Amino acid sequence: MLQIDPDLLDKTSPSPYRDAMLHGYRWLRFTPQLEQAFRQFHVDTHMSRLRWAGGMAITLFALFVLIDLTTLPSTVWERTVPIRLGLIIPAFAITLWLSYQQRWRAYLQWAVCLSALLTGLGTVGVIGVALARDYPLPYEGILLVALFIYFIASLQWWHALLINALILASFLIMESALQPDTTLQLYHGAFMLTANIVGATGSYFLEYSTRTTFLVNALLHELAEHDGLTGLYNRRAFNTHLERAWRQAQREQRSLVLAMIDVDYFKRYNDYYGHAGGDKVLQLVADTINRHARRPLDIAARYGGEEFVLLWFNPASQELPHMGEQLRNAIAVQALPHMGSELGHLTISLGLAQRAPGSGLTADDLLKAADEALYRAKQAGRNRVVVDIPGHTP
Ligand SMILES: Nc1nc2c(ncn2[C@@H]2O[C@H](COP(=O)(O)OP(=O)(O)OP(=O)(O)O)[C@@H](O)[C@H]2O)c(=O)[nH]1
Repeated sequence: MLQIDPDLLDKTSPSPYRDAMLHGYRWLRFTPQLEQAFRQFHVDTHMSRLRWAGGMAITLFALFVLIDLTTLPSTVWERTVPIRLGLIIPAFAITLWLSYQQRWRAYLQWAVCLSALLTGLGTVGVIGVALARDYPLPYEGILLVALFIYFIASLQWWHALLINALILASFLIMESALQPDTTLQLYHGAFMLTANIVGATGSYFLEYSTRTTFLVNALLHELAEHDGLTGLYNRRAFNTHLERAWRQAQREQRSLVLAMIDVDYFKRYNDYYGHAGGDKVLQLVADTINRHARRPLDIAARYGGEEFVLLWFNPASQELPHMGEQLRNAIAVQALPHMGSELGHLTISLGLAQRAPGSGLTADDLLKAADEALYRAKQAGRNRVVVDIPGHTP
């Protein structure tokens, strides 16, 4: 099992990924929502292995066709070649083709399952057909198929286990019907079972590691995007989101509103109440700001020390003039003592700008406009909102 740095769990905020890490997943199952995301991750990370598996299976079975044709009597190859050529090779060819079709991606795992099952049953059929004609083929082929399914076919563990159980059952039935030598029957059955135990154990641990990698990736991603103190998005994540939202607003001909927010006299707050007290206030301000990012495309972030940003995607025009004021008020009404401020309690200043993409404007222009509005709010005495909305007079 992979050892996870406990710091990673301490530093990340609650999320389904963190919960899964804490609760464990020894049955190789997450919650349905996470399981779906994991399936996608599994397909994506194993895509090249899956294509190699498909190519390898087609090449090997084509080779077996040649071996059948050159070494087996016609009464046998007349039956084995159609199984290999008409069933197994086409199944893998279709799976390989599907792996290049984006729109069929959701069905890829099922296609691999079906190919694996057909390969196993087909191989049992080949051995049975030859046995029925008194021409015993080496049974080791079916062992290889079992290991191929566990390790190379890129199937999830439960799927590989189920398919191999079906193949094992069909092999045992075929042997009991066609294998005259009971000692060999026992010997083959024992080896098949052993191969399955080895394969299932090995692939269990492999999938366990893949699941751990999936969770660690998500947690690291969260750490890289969030500010450690407040839990809000950090500046880099915000800039990425802003660019994306700007493009979306351009496509949909919508506007964006950006509020640049700064805690008033925060240096004095730190001096008076200590750095730890300052940290607590930043968390409180962050929570309040975050509550004002209500829609899916809205985002609140910590932009720098005591500076925050809040982006609203296309707010209704009648709400717009009051949005900044509501936020300013939400902090002011909490009346947190701030002895370093002339008002005696904690306040924030806001610069609020609205822009619609077009006529050469960029997301940077929106940021600059909000920043200038904030500067004016500070100059005008703090604890106020200055808006820069085209066509709006304060
Ligand atoms: N406690 C704490 N303080 C921080 C953090 N990041 C930045 N600061 C402090 O925030 C203060 C910002 O001070 P200034 O930029 O002078 O702003 P201000 O005192 O709020 O003045 P105005 O913005 O003009 O009202 C500095 O003293 C920084 O040390 C942090 O994470 N925690």
